[in-house]
Amino acid sequence: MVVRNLTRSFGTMPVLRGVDLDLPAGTVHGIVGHNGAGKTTLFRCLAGLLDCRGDIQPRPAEVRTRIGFLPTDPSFPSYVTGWEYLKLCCAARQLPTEDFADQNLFDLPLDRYAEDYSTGMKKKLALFGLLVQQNDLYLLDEPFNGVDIQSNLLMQALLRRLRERGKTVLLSSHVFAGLRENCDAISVLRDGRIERTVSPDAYDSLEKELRDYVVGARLDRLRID
Ligand SMILES: Nc1ncnc2c1ncn2[C@@H]1O[C@H](COP(=O)(O)OP(=O)(O)OP(=O)(O)O)[C@@H](O)[C@H]1O
Repeated sequence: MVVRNLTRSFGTMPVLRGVDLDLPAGTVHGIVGHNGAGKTTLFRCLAGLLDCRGDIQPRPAEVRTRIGFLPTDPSFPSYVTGWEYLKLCCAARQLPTEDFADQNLFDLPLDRYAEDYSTGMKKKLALFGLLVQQNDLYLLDEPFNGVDIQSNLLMQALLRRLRERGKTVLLSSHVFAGLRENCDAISVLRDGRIERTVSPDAYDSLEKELRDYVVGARLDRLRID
């Protein structure tokens, strides 16, 4: 996917002011930015869930059935079990329902209502739903957040598998380690634009810069007696 000059405002507040991004097939691309920088807004625009200006190729409306968006905080309809949710995901794409027990890589209790799952279980079920749909582009908004250590490791292996299969992945995280382990490139979203995109050889300096920003004089503003 190639994104050029993407803009989006809420009311009079511009959030995305001209985002340019190249997301080649077979790559995992990370995005960092402070709370409120516009990461979720960007994901929703790329998924075709939010109107925006600019150029996205291919256009989300045309490849909607190949895009999977994992929200930060997935929610599910009432009285729908994990099994039923996965069947719904397949039905939405006119795909045959398979035996998900064989593919239940996160060992989810699929016979229970998804609404009653824990935070991490909900995230894993939502991701599972995207995977059974055989999407080409995965937009993962904070996929590691709230997920246990074993599942995090499994997700990392999964990202590698998706890359090998030629899929495109864009993921956000507030934990730098999760990005540096998995990403072919990391972009910094700041002031509504991609300020820069760095390759793995520059991850150390990017991490240091982000750490310096947080740990510097900022902490001294707070008085703890
Ligand atoms: N539906 C909406 N209506 C009005 N403002 C919105 C809406 N959605 C997002 N915003 C605003 O847009 C800005 C960007 O929000 P967004 O959720 O995209 O940030 P983010 O980078 O994902 O943040 P976080 O790291 O906290 O998840 C924020 O100022 C937010 O309040």
